[in-house]
Amino acid sequence: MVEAIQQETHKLYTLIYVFNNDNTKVLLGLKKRGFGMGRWNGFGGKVESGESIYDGAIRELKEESNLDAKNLEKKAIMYFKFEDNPIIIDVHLYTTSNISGDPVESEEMLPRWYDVPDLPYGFMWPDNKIWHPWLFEGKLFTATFYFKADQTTITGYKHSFVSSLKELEAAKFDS
Ligand SMILES: COc1nc(N)nc2c1ncn2[C@H]1C[C@H](O)[C@@H](COP(=O)(O)OP(=O)(O)OP(=O)(O)O)O1
Repeated sequence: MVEAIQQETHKLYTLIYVFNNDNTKVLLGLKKRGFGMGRWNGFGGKVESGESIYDGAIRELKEESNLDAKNLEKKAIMYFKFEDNPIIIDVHLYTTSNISGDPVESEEMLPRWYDVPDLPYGFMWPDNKIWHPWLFEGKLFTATFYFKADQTTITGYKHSFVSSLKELEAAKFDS
């Protein structure tokens, strides 16, 4: 019952960070329309009904960049809450270096490789700057970010590091 109520207020999303083989570069996409337009981010979107989160991540990467990916590694579950919206955005974050093909611009995203020390933080969601160091240090984590309605101001956040995927999955439905 509690889970049913929580499910109604959570919307599932994926996010993939594609790295080159020595992890010195990351592929970002400039969002061309809709939610997050004008911001650089990893690739991802809503998980469709009947689809696993993992498969949704692979599908979104293909749709947005034309890349085929394998061996995604789950790194985090992040929750985003906006003060004017009861729906919590759950983002399941994956990484991979196992891709085939070359990134191609889509209707939704303009892809570009960035050197990891040189990311365009002025044109990203403000949370990225907070959790990137955790990701780049190889940590597994959960985090909740609280946003004002302006979609730019973070009023607070909490996070915890976990030591296994099992612990990460157990963190589902944080609120
Ligand atoms: C609010 O803070 C966020 N920060 C970060 N770093 N990333 C976020 C945030 N909120 C959502 N995201 C990610 C999750 C997804 O990867 C995208 C949003 O996906 P989108 O709305 O484009 O979903 P689609 O299914 O692709 O949308 P269409 O229906 O337009 O195809 O951003």
